[in-house]
Amino acid sequence: MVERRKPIPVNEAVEKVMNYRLKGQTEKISINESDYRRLAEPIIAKHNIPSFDKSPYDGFALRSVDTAEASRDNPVEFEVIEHIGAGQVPQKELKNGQATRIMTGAQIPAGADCVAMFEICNAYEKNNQSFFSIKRRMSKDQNIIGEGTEVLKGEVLIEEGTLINPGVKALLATFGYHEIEVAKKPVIGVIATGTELLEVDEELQPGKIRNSNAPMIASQISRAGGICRYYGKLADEFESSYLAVKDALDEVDILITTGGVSVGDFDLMPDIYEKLGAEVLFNKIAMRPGSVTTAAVKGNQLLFGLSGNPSACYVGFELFVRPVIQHALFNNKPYLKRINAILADEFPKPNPFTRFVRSYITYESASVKIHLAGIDKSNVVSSLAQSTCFMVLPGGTRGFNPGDEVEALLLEDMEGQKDFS
Ligand SMILES: Nc1nc2c(c(=O)[nH]1)N[C@H]1C(S)=C(S)[C@@H](COP(=O)(O)OP(=O)(O)OC[C@H]3O[C@@H](n4cnc5c(N)ncnc54)[C@H](O)[C@@H]3O)O[C@H]1N2
Ligand code: MOO
Ligand SMILES: [Mg+2]
Repeated sequence: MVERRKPIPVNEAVEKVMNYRLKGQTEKISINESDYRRLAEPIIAKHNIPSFDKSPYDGFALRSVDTAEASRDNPVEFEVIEHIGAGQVPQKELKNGQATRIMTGAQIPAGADCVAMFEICNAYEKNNQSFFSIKRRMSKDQNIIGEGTEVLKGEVLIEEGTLINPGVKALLATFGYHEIEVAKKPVIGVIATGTELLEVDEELQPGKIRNSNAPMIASQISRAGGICRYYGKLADEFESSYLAVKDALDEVDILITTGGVSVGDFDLMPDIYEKLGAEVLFNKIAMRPGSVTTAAVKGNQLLFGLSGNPSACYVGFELFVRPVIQHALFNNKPYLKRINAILADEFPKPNPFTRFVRSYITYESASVKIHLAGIDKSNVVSSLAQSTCFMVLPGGTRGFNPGDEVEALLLEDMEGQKDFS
């Protein structure tokens, strides 16, 4: 009699793996290699921004009080006593009727409390000395970027776990973080099992298929922020498979196998877990596809037995492996983003179990539409290429119709517009 497995709800399965999640490690890297890495330390302002009062314009720094009598009919004259560009430090303090010719980004001289743009000043020379006149009153602090008005020293600007994007990198550079502590990428081993498997560069043979899961998982690992170490494909033969899994465990943080987790005569993973002495956390989940997804723990290592069926394998990775990797990368929001969307297609199948339908999103005026990516079967590979999200249909629901509101879990969103307008 074949083993009867008891399915557990998806959220329970997620909770079980997250209880054994990997503790994140850190490493120091150069800012130049930090794109798409996650911070393992917060960014704290090491000084004020700006760190000195500066001019936002090319113009003249002056004392606003000296413009008190200025009007259209009464231009007020200033003597220009210094000329500074950005990076130069003013040496002279302004006295009554004096001004400094100043460029954008340069430090405001002592005595000045405002900057008049060139456009409102009439500059001229008299006896080889520069002057200008102004017909408007200026106010204190007008056109001055005050020290610390953007950021104050000691402020926590970015939390640890944040993905380093171009803006974060600019902040790191601003504060002189040329080396930064980032989350170390966990190493995830991948083994494909199945006597039927050929590698990508092999000719198709009768009864065989190419191993598409391993390259797919490698790519999912890298999208999730981990490092993939591929150990090749194994024929469904117990002893050699057991040894390959055992050896791989010496070198990785997490081990993923695909295939061989169900109840077939050549599904060897359950016996391999037993011989390894690994504790199986679950081997049946109330979901489609990926119901056979298995997780086990040996010491502090997680082993994921993903389904051999490509769509089931893909879904199993995103729901259970991805959050473990994201947690190890210090992301305090490690789960897929969940949004609501309007179903654009018909989905007539009933859903005895929670279903994760491979789908994609479009944005039409202010509404989010969700479309089926292709054939909704566990064994298909062809719909995965179009998938940018999973439509989540709760267990116990009937079919769904266009216009119904459904939930979606986003996998990626990198598609732009065809036209700029
Ligand atoms: N009697 C039962 N049979 C099955 C059950 C069940 O509950 N009772 N569950 C079905 C479900 S659901 C799934 S999903 C599959 C899971 O099978 P396994 O995870 O054990 O995987 P395999 O049997 O090794 O292979 C399944 C399928 O996938 C193809 N495959 C395997 N590896 C790869 C790869 N690397 N790249 C591409 N395709 C791969 C393999 O050739 C098979 O066609 O079990 C059902 N059966
Ligand atoms: O695990 Mo299977 O993928 O439910 O279809
Ligand atoms: Mg099988």
